[in-house]
Amino acid sequence: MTAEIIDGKAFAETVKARVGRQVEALKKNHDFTPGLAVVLVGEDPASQVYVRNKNKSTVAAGMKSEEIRLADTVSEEEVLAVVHRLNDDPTIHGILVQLPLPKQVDEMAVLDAINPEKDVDGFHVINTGRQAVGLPAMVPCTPLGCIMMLKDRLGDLSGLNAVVVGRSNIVGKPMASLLLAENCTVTIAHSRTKDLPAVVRGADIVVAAVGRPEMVRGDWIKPGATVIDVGINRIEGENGKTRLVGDVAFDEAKAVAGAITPVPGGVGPMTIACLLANTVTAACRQAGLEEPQV
Ligand SMILES: NC(=O)C1=CN([C@@H]2O[C@H](COP(=O)(O)OP(=O)(O)OC[C@H]3O[C@@H](n4cnc5c(N)ncnc54)[C@H](OP(=O)(O)O)[C@@H]3O)[C@@H](O)[C@H]2O)C=CC1
Ligand SMILES: Nc1nc(=O)c2c([nH]1)NC[C@@H]1CN(c3ccc(C(=O)N[C@@H](CCC(=O)O)C(=O)O)cc3)C=[N+]21
Repeated sequence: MTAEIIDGKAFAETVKARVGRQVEALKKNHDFTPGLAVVLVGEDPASQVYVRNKNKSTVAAGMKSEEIRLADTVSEEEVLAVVHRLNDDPTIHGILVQLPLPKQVDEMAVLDAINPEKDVDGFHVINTGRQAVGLPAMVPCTPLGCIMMLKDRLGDLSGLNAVVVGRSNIVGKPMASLLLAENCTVTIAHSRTKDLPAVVRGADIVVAAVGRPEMVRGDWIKPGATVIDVGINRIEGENGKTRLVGDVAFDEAKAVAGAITPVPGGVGPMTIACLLANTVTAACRQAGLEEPQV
């Protein structure tokens, strides 16, 4: 058996096209343009690539895009001042502060300062709490993109056994919470989990968000399972060039799984598409407008 490859890149294009049509309708019918601001601290080359991609996609969808770059020596006060300015800017409806932040800046303090209505990352405790109890919330983009791919492939997720490997605040925990909201039976595994291969073998849905290249092996996968690989790891290839791999040993897992997301071209592009979708949602809520159904 060889798994279906879930084409996150193509799926993301359809989501981005829909967002583009929504933005067009908002401009035409309400003379209203959603705006997204991205704050990037430091010179981390990988982060710069994400920020560039986000900026390009935001502009392509017809939205306003603002990019704020700060040196990695910046003080917490300076970052907070930028966040406050963006909170007060009526042309900005979404604020994303790229993580991680340098060590002199308290991440929690910065996330807490973002107006929850503009928190398109869904990392503010207000949004985490609202999502957890089933109230309307801004939902973190990466887990949201994973759920969209899972529902597209599997339909109703009710009763399926889902194992999330990783428990970070930005991926693992919100992923588990969204799967629970879809009525999955959810297990969260992490670095203290005993016999991880056996835990993963019980899963109809495996979400790997560990940050360890190719850690999840093919013989951990239940035949026919759906595998979502969130990992983005740069490793040294044979010819000295770096290449991108996920947290799952793709070729091994592909031989066993029913469906699997590739890296690149899987979860990453969906994250950006969901960020744009969240920005339109946030903008409409702030302006008291219905989201255009196009
Ligand atoms: N495609 C995308 O859009 C995105 C991709 N990513 C990628 O996803 C991956 C995870 O990111 P993030 O959640 O931020 O990472 P973190 O480093 O914050 O969290 C990693 C999690 O994996 C667990 N873990 C580490 N080692 C093991 C192990 N040997 N066995 C079991 N569990 C382990 C940790 O456990 P413990 O808590 O016990 O330490 C932790 O919960 C990274 O590769 C990142 O680059 C992240 C965001 C978006
Ligand atoms: N506040 C905040 N929110 C985030 O959502 C956030 C963050 N900080 N910090 C870093 C991680 C990582 N992340 C990615 C987004 C898109 C791709 C992506 O588009 N990847 C493409 C191309 C990757 C490439 O070729 O470099 C792919 O997988 O095909 C990857 C990783 C968002 N994150």
